Amino acid sequence: MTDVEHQKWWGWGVEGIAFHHEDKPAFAGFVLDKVGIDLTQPGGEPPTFDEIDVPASRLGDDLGAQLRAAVGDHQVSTDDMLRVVHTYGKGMRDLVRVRAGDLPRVPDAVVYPANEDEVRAVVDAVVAADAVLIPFGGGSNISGSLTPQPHEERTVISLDLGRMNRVLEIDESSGLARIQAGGLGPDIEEQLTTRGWTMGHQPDSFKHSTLGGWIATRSSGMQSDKYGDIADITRGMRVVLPGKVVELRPLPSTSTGPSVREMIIGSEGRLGVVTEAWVNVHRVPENRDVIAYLFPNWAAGLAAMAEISTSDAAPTITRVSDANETTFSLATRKASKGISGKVGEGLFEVLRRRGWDLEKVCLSYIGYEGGTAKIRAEKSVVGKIIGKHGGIRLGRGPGSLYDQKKFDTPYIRDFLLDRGAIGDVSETAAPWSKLGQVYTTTVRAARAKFAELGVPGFIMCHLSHSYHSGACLYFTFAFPPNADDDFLGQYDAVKTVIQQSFIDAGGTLSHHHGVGTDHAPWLEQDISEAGTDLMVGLLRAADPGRNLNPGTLIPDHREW
Ligand SMILES: Cc1cc2nc3c(=O)[nH]c(=O)nc-3n(C[C@H](O)[C@H](O)[C@H](O)COP(=O)(O)OP(=O)(O)OC[C@H]3O[C@@H](n4cnc5c(N)ncnc54)[C@H](O)[C@@H]3O)c2cc1C
Repeated sequence: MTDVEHQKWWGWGVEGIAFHHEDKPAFAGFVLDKVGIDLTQPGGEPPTFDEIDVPASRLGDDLGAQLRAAVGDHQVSTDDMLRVVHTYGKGMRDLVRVRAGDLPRVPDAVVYPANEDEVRAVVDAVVAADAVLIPFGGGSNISGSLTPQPHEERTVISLDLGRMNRVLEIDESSGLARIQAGGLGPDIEEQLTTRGWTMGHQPDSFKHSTLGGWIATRSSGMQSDKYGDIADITRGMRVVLPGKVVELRPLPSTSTGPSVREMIIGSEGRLGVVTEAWVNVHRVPENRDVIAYLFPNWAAGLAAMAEISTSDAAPTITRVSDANETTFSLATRKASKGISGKVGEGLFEVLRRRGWDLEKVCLSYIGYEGGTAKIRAEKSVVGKIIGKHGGIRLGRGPGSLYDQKKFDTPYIRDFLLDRGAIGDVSETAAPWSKLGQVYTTTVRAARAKFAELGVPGFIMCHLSHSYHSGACLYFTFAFPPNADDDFLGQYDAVKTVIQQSFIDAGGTLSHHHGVGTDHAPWLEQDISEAGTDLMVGLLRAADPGRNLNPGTLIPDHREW
């Protein structure tokens, strides 16, 4: 049996780790106030695996024998638990469905190759048998991009890259590393940092997502302001297609027509299996600091982030939360540590006396990396901009709290589901000139939908990932669905108005979660019908038989 570790079949992360509120004194009151859930009442439990009815594997003898010949007997599994783990990602629809045992189509086998030759043998065998192949990295996607189509009649094989997790070489003169696609964030960073290098790519899902998954979904990490999105970081690749391998050498830039590298990035497994990539790596920085600031309101925070993005400072992180997310952050602080003595001991009172409306205060984090002199100079530039927009510096204590909490927050979704509530995210990017409008219309649309459903709902937002011309807005929403109505239907209703408001106000369907099946209905509005024609033409030319992860990336009615 393989030794690849997997996330929980029913939720985020690994068994034994969960979100707890007992050490966060303000959290229960916050949740009761915002979404009407009483945390003094015991929560439910996720189902046990025995309660789930798993459809039997349909793997035939011939294909089974070829797969075993390709990767070895122990690396092909038809185990029920493994097949369920490989059925869904970690989007809200996925979590609700898997907990409900809603498994219309489960992969018939999970295959774990050890190297590119084995990937080639598997891809060739699957396509020759007219079966379906779905690449699997960490299974952390949040857009429905690896679930077999419900009515798929053909055999479905999940190709798990988890054994291919090594840093193969570092070209120190060029700042490039060649890394196997199945490496999880911690695997990769540990191998790089022991040699003094870092990729700097840190999505919130870092612990449970892989290089191949990042590439296939166009991921972005929280330090993208410095290190770039995965599309910037990835310089070369090897991609297995039936009977051939696309080889893209690492180049700083090239004039070879439309970029094949860019075609693969974001292709969600439909243009083949990425087996390894050359990525930019950087020397581990001498110092790293995250400093917290407060703004009197959201508009001031947005204006300051826009100004920082064109200033002489080059921070690694630029992030500002709206007033709701600021309240949430304060509600999730622990009893003893606090967001800093300053806030705990009356800073807000001082601000109130200065005329700040405390309902509108917005918390911001700015990250800095590099030598002492560089960081000092950048802090000075940023400090002046923040001051100009009425903000104040809170300091390093709350900043380091952000660093500690960043990988814990994802567990809250399971905590809420155990209590019958939905908590999920939707994110977009838009030019600076449109961000205010995207924000306002999205919050308004979500609140109108909560009211229509008759549920207490909460929506909060932060700006992160700044670029020259705009930034990402990341919304989190939560509500307890009305017990008389379809649970997922209500989720869809809220998610739909949020996504539509992104497009209507000039944003994209997603800044870094990809298209998948969840966002595909907005693709034509986002890139135009003619743009979708180009994409469909590309997918169709590469995979006429729809053997490579069919159903994701484009709307259903554009499938061939
Ligand atoms: C709590 C939470 C927080 C998140 N935070 C972030 C964030 O900060 N930034 C961000 O960018 N994303 C984030 N995500 C989304 C998710 O982690 C990313 O989409 C990630 O890139 C998926 O990587 P994975 O290895 O888990 O891919 P998977 O989920 O396994 O697969 C995703 C898609 O990529 C394809 N694929 C995987 N590996 C390969 C390969 N080797 N070759 C070809 N295709 C492949 C799959 O077929 C599928 O279509 C978050 C998700 C959750 C649940």
